[in-house]
Amino acid sequence: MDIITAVIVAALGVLLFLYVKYHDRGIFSPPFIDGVPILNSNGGFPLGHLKKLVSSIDWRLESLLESFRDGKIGEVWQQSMPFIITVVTLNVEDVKHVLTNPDVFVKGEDFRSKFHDLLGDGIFNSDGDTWRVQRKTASNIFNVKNFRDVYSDIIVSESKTLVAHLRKTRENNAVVDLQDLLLRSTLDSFGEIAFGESLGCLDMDNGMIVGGRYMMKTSEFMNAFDAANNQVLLRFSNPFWQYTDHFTGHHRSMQDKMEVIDRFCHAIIDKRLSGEKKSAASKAGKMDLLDLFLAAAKEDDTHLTYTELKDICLNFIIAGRDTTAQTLSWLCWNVAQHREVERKIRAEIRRVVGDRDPTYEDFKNLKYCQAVFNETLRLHANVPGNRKTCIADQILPGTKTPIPKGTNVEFNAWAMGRLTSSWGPDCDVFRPERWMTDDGNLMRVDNFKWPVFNAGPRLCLGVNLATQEAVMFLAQVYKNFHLELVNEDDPSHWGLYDKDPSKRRGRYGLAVTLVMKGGVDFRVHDAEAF
Ligand code: HEM
Repeated sequence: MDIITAVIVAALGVLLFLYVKYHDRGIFSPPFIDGVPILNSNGGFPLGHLKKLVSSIDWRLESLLESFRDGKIGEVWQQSMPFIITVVTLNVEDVKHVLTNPDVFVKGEDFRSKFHDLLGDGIFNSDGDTWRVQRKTASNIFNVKNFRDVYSDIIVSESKTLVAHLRKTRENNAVVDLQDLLLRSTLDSFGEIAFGESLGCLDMDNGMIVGGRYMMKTSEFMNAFDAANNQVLLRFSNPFWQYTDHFTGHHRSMQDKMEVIDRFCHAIIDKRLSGEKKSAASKAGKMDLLDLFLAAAKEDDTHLTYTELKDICLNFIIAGRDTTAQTLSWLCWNVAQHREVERKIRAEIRRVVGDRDPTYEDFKNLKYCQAVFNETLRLHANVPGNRKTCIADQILPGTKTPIPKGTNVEFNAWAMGRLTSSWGPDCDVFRPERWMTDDGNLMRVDNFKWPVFNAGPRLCLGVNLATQEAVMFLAQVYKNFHLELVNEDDPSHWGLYDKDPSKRRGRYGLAVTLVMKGGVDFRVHDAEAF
């Protein structure tokens, strides 16, 4: 240990001691807001609410919901980590106020600094004019014409590759982690849509059988990207990460990962700038994401630096890959436990699509499939907790909660999807029919009551793309296969394992998005056999 490291460790030790002894002093915790319940406040224990938070971290969402249902907290409460108070609300009016005022409830410096290595100043990690300019440019690629003429073909072609892997799995009677296949599939199709380049993660010759399991060769980019993402997450539980990263080796390893990621993005951007590679969109006379950003810069007579282009690439990959792949994994997990839903999906596919490939026009008619997707997101919001920093004194209108400037405000879309007040007494049941109207159409629901795609000016730009991808995937997979869920009794899949399935909690991992813990294993059978 060198002298600098020793000084930092000693300083942190003193700080920890002071925090344990004087945790309630203003320097460690801003004063709690009067009249707002405190989550998991734990009497005299020095670390108070932190104790319970840490002990239930692996099933934190159920723990939160149970506290709400037991009446220990209302629809708004506050919790603290050292130096930070966060007010969490489940109230629809409060959520509307937060999301319709993105210049007051901002991503903020704390979020930005933690994500800066990975996302730079991209759309996901920016506020104000930097965000507005990128949003305006990017929103141009998500138009109906592009969906109809370009994306549908890419999505169908990618889902056919996925089906080919599932067929190989079935022929070998192997078990496959579907989440891994889906993460590769969404990365490849998104690469094609946004940058005119399939990233090759799902190439057929990457598949192999090892000990009865269908596995894919590792991808250097995917590994580096996932590891960098996980490292960013660790920063959220360590207020001193900027210092500790230097002697835990995290700083160096983040640089190594970013080098791999940079190399990968460099290759894509260089090819495009040199004119060597044309995107699928530009071949069809349209523009993809890179084309659009390059054209916008040309129009303004400005020049996009390599770093700006790289930030654009990574922000869109992070936005589009995990969210869609993980939601589809939850979808298949639910469908495997509801045979009647699987039958209805297959009946709709046979009626609308028959034996051919699905098209853009079919998408609108696959209404039950869309309902299954929505119901999955209702119970498994992929971004469960969404936090903003409030930069001016505010009052949340629904719960009349005063919010001093500098406070974090979060809404929990996972818990909001399970409120009896919004979804009725059967809110814990997976029932896609709740999304269908009596005349067979899809029910429209207020975005602020169901903020799984965010809402207001920062509504997810990929809602339609994700829904179309999901429905095409459903059509291709369930037309061909019945997926049998296996290995759910493996304790490593659960945050809290019990022999009695009804007592299990925390099927998700610790991440910003709702990843399925340890993946999700299926054995693949012919649809006819079901
Ligand atoms: C099931 C799939 C998806 C879900 C649940 C989802 C959810 C979300 C959520 C909750 C946000 C707000 C995040 C925040 O405030 O920090 C968001 C933003 C965004 N999403 Fe998605 N998303 C999905 C798929 C996609 C796809 C496929 C794309 C395509 C690129 C995409 C592009 C974006 C972009 C660009 C933003 C930033 C919008 C802005 O800040 O103006 N998303 N998404």
